[in-house]
Amino acid sequence: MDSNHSIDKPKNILNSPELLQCKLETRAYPNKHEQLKEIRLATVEKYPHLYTMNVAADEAQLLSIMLKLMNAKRTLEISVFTGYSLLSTALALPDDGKVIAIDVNREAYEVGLPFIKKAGVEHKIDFVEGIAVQILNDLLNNERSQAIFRIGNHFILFHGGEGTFDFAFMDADKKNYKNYHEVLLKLVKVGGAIAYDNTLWFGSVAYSEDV
Ligand SMILES: C[S@@+](CC[C@H](N)C(=O)[O-])C[C@H]1O[C@@H](n2cnc3c(N)ncnc32)[C@H](O)[C@@H]1O
Repeated sequence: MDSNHSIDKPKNILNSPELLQCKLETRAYPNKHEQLKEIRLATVEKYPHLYTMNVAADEAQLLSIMLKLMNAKRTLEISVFTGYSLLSTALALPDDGKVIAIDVNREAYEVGLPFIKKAGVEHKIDFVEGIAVQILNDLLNNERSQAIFRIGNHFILFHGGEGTFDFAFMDADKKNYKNYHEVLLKLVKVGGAIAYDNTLWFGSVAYSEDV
């Protein structure tokens, strides 16, 4: 990009507690599932410096609408944290739908899990702890297109392979997006969709390189 046309990084005025409360009341709370509200509040309480990692309420709503319009049944959730987007996804799937949810760290998922259980959708979720790119490649490449993962104290056999997922939502390490994309293009069926969080990173893709 021509640096003459780049923009300066704006000052971050968006993190005051009053503004957070206002955002929750006007964007996150109305018309949202009770447990989505609860999971967000629990995240703010447990992770006061990291809670903004949860996707925005309207973003989760958009994902949910997409899943319902597509009649998605098998999806991938790449990175979970406390599980706001995961819960929104699980709520949007049919009762026999499945989301394979991958995160390198289970600790934050445990914070959100009680609300997922209360929402009655835990049975739609298979949480896999590990490095996402490895797990996705296992899902793609394992012999007979199957991969075995340890979940808690038991092992689960997944059907994987090319075109076996309707949808994938990516919100993990951004530097690896290009690598994820190569494998997701194969795992997600033709006519499915892959959604990437933070693609424009608050407009920072337009900042000058020195910023
Ligand atoms: C932005 S948060 C996800 C937020 C989630 N979508 C939500 O709405 O609550 C990013 C997560 O990515 C996970 N993560 C980062 N690198 C990863 C990797 N290589 N493999 C798996 N998970 C990873 C982190 O542990 C963190 O929980």
